[in-house]
Amino acid sequence: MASAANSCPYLVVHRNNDFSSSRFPSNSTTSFSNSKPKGFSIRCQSSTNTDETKTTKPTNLLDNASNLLTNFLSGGKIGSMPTAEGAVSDLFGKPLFFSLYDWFLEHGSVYKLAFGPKAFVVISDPIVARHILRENAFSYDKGVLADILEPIMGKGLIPADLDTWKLRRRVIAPGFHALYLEAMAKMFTDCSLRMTTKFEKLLDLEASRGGTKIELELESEFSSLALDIIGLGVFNYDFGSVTKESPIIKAVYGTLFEAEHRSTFYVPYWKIPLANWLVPRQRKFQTDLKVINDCLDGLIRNAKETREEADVEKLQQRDYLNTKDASLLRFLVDMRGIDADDRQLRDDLMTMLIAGHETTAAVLTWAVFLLAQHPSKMRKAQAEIDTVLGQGRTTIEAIKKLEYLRLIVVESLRLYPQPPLLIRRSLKPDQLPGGYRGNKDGYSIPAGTDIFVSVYNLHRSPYFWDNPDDFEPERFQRQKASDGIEGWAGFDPSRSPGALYPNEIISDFAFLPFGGGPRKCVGDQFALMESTIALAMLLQKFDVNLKGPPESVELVTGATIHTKNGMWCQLQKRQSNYP
Ligand code: HEM
Repeated sequence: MASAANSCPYLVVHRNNDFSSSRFPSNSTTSFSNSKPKGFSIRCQSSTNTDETKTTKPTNLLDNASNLLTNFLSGGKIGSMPTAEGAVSDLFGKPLFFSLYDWFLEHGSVYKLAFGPKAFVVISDPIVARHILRENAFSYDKGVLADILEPIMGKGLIPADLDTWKLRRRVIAPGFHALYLEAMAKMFTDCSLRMTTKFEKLLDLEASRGGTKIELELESEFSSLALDIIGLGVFNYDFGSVTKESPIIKAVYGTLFEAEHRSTFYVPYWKIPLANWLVPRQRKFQTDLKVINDCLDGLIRNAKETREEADVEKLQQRDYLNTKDASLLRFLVDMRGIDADDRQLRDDLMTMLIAGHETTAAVLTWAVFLLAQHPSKMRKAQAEIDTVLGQGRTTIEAIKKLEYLRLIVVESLRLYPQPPLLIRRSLKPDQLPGGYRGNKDGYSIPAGTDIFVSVYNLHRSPYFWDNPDDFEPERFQRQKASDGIEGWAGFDPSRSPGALYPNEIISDFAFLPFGGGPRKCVGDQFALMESTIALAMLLQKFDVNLKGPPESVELVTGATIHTKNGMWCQLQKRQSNYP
């Protein structure tokens, strides 16, 4: 490794461009030999080997047709940017972001990806990401993402038009204030306890049969936990899904499943006239949506009937720990001077239900997946939990002391960002910066350019991270300078004083787990605390192993990165306490 590595161990700039061997080292926990793409076809237009075709699998008829369309329709629209041509077959059978990573190493951190008649610009550089997400944020909207989510989330924050977004963001963001988060920490603990009590009962049953271990599909368990938490935190509704099934829970999963399907399907079948009546999955989706909407409408009606109007400042000082309803809905309805109609409130709630559920479940899944492969790090986390909590409950004060566990959460988010891609569309022509190693004059893009900011690539960039594929929570403890990368400020915790978790400000957009700029996640602190508490409560009581080899946990992606067939684990009661 070049000298930069020695002077910058936190975020290292490699001068050496050959990362092919270090990307998936044999002992890397993130090497998925069975789910990694085995072969694809790339035609590189920008390299000196123009038109060299690296083919490890014969391109099929569809791919050829797609390439032809690309050349005719979109090849030259985005100027002189390096171009990767995706084969249509790249869209099937493997997560797209794996291919985006390979093309990033090949073409650089700003490249154009052409799929048939469609072209996307793929960004894997913090300087360019910062330009799009923060410095020039209002020149972009959510593009295809809004098209997909609008039928589900309406005018909720994620797909909303700019005017609605400005109005609602101003109202919703103050809802995540300090006393709310404190009350939420208590609720996270109660819900996590419900989950761990369930596991203890299963283990007791097993013990009565002479066994010491149970096998559980933990991803589903985390999904239930996250659903219960988001229901209570956002609209004070207890799904109780850790312990039971219900029509509303089924409807929520049906809707999430459809949202996911739409985000990976490349034809907007839901826009086809009469599809709601003619296509069975559309009919089911409409039925699920109605079940959820009826439930949310009931909760909104009830909140409005019991409204106690107050100014924002007063609302932020309520005794949330001792009120029956500390939810965000209560806050939104009670806010003086804001009379959101029921439809808008429902869209807000639905957006947060979807945005805050699967994302958090995924963080917990991948954190356990990584820890199970690093027993010494699991023991280190358990030792910290024993010291800070003993057999006690998690609180905000405890979270402040659980430093290693917090770093495990963010390191899991670095390796498995949720979502792995941020989607934007330019509303007007723009001049993108070249980024590190890019064209020094930058790249001009026309209005209507579709953009993927690949958080996955950024988080695993060999230019900004040392051993980018390795699970090293400790990396965040080492603060370092930018080491001469022009336009990038390096990693400096003093830029975000008091932050409990590393963020995009500290890393100057090299670490973007919650996005950045005005559209940054409103629920970031909620989610981070939730994940830290759930993990603490789990590891306080149990040792966890994967049931099979890590390679058996196949990975797929929609809005989030999750497993193909669940994450089967073995759980047993903790064998030892660590002083
Ligand atoms: C670990 C869990 C979570 C992760 C990784 C996550 C990640 C993100 C990211 C990356 C964005 C930015 C999207 C973009 O720029 O296109 C976002 C936006 C958003 N998130 Fe989260 N999120 C999480 C949990 C939550 C929770 C718990 C809530 C609500 C309680 C929430 C509500 C939202 C909303 C409303 C937006 C849209 C913000 C806006 O456009 O103004 N998220 N989230």
